[in-house]
Amino acid sequence: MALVAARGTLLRAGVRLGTEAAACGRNGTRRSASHRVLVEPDAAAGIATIKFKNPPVNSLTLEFLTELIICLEKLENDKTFRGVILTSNSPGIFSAGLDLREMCGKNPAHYAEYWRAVQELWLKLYVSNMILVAAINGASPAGGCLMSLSCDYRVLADNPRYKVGLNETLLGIVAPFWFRDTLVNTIGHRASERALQLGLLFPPAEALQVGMVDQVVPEDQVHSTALSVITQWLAIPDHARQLTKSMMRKATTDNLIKQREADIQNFVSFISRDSIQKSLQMYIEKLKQKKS
Ligand SMILES: CCCCC/C=C\CCC/C=C/CC(=O)SCCNC(=O)CCNC(=O)[C@H](O)C(C)(C)COP(=O)(O)OP(=O)(O)OC[C@H]1O[C@@H](n2cnc3c(N)ncnc32)[C@H](O)[C@@H]1OP(=O)(O)O
Repeated sequence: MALVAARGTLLRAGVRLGTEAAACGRNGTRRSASHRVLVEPDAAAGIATIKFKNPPVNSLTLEFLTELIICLEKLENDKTFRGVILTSNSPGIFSAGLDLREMCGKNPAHYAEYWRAVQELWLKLYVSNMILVAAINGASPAGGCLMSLSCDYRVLADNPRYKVGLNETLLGIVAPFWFRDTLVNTIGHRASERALQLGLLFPPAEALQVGMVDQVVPEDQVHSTALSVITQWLAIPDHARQLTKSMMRKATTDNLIKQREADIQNFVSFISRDSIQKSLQMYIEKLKQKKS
């Protein structure tokens, strides 16, 4: 059902499904028919690397979300691949999170479609049967951080500019309960309470200390470290690891699934408020002014 909706979005966006499918091919060569998601398959190793390519900052536009969802679904259904590395094709920015323009000045139907896609990406990532490792090679606020928190392991490049965290409150918005749950499951209740209220963005050493990431390594070793982690995890029998992952995470996703429509309605009414629209517009303006 969600995939059908996602495909509808892609078709409206003019993306041909035949070529999209080729983007996740497994013959070892890079296929780039998908515009915003590059997949580098290594069928022999059973690993694929997904590279985000949605310039300028890999923000999660509806089209990018949809391509990612379809790509993950194809990899999930292809038993060749047991592990996936998520990284950015543009070192410096992993992902700027949700696309602010998707949440500003649009109509309720658009907000609802957008939020369903955000939910879908999280659901696909959080309980994927595959081993997911985030190779965080750039800044990763809010929704970008959520993507990495939804992986099984996080490797962050050691660069003070590469901050990670759920900074929603700084924008005058509120991280929904399933963002919170994902953070609490990773760093615990007290640290989450502080991080969420203050909208903290952690530089690498602090991110490691609080448990937002599992390893901090020199920038040129992020991908190789992610590969060696995934290789270690691949040594565990899939069925045992998958059942264990499900045991740890399914209650969290079930909680969203059972109130998915209400969560969409909440988002639509929250984001449509004049005060929230004003906050977002001011934030976008601030980002622009930072440049000049
Ligand atoms: C009680 C009921 C609760 C229910 C509520 C439900 C839901 C509400 C919560 C919704 C959740 C939202 C989660 C999110 O992800 S919100 C997005 C948060 N993201 C950010 O704060 C990141 C903002 N961006 C940055 O900090 C920086 O851009 C950067 C990523 C660190 C990169 O810096 P730099 O390399 O210097 O690039 P620029 O800043 O110059 O940006 C270039 C370009 O990109 C535009 N841009 C940046 N981020 C975004 C974005 N997230 N969306 C869209 N566009 C973005 C930026 O404006 C520049 O554009 P121009 O070139 O046109 O000026």
